[in-house]
Amino acid sequence: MARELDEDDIRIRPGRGSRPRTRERPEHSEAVPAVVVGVDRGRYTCRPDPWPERLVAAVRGGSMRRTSVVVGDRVALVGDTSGHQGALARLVRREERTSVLRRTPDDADPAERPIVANADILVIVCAVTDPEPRPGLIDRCLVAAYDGGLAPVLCLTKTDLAAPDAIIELYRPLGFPVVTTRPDTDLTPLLALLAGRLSVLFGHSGVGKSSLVNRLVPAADRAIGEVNAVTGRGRHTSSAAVALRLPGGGTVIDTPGVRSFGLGAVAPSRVLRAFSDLAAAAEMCEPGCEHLAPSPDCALDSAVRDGDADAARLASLRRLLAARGSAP
Ligand SMILES: Nc1nc2c(ncn2[C@@H]2O[C@H](COP(=O)(O)OP(=O)(O)OP(=O)(O)O)[C@@H](O)[C@H]2O)c(=O)[nH]1
Ligand SMILES: [Zn+2]
Repeated sequence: MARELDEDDIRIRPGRGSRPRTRERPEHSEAVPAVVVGVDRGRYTCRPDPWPERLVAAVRGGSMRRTSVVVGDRVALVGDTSGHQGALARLVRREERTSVLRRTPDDADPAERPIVANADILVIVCAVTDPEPRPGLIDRCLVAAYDGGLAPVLCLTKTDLAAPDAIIELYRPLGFPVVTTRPDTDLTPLLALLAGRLSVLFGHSGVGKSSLVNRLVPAADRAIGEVNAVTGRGRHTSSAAVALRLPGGGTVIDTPGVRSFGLGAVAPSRVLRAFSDLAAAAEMCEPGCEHLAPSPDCALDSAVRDGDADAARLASLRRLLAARGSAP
């Protein structure tokens, strides 16, 4: 005779990957809200929200196995949240993200890897010389920032060695903040932009990022979490992301192992978002124009000819569109 199913049956035969609600609900109501400040091979270093000085190690609970969790994620912890040596909490929920900085391994690969969640600002650190600035890389960072919902800030370093004017001129039309630094500059304007916000620092080796970080963050208040970023497929990169607290409030996340942002998953229309100076001209193109090659039909070429758009900016847009062209 068929028996009626009740909640107990559901409890002993949960659906794949889901825990029975009846057991989960009390856990969740006692869960401690926290922010992930480090990730290392499936271990998450978390900073509980009301007690910012305590760090709690956690692993993902069963229901979270397929959920990506990265530095900056807001999560809920249950179990041993004491933060004592050897204590391990369970991560049972990830809150919705307000932004995601992501990259793909290369431009032809559409597999996205989130790097940092919930950051407000991407600080693109670029030297005016030694090494020579690469606008193509700046543009690539801008695409990743706009695509992920982060506001960009361009920080030009080593302005004691060369004038920053040409680069400032190139990016002024886009309207985001550009700050300049040299060894003796007052960092107040940059600190004001970062105060109370979660920022990600990106810069190529040698641009002076470590020097900048050391000036922004007094040594005593340095590492909150030092971690190895684990890629979505379980392969390791050697990158150690470090969350650093700013003395005036706010957090900066350093991304030393991130050399560039592969844009394989970014659609061409989303690439264009990082080129707001060309957007008006692009509107004049025929529908379906890919803006890829110089052509009488692409309004961007006529805009450059008429002096309404910058040739270097158009070249950069075309390089990025072509680079991710092989991706779907
Ligand atoms: N003249 C000048 N030199 C600087 C400035 N900032 C950094 N440097 C020098 O540039 C070199 C590289 O600086 P780092 O701070 O190590 O650069 P980085 O970007 O952290 O490089 P990696 O550690 O390789 O990732 C060092 O010799 C610094 O002293 C600057 O504003 N002006
Ligand atoms: Zn066009």
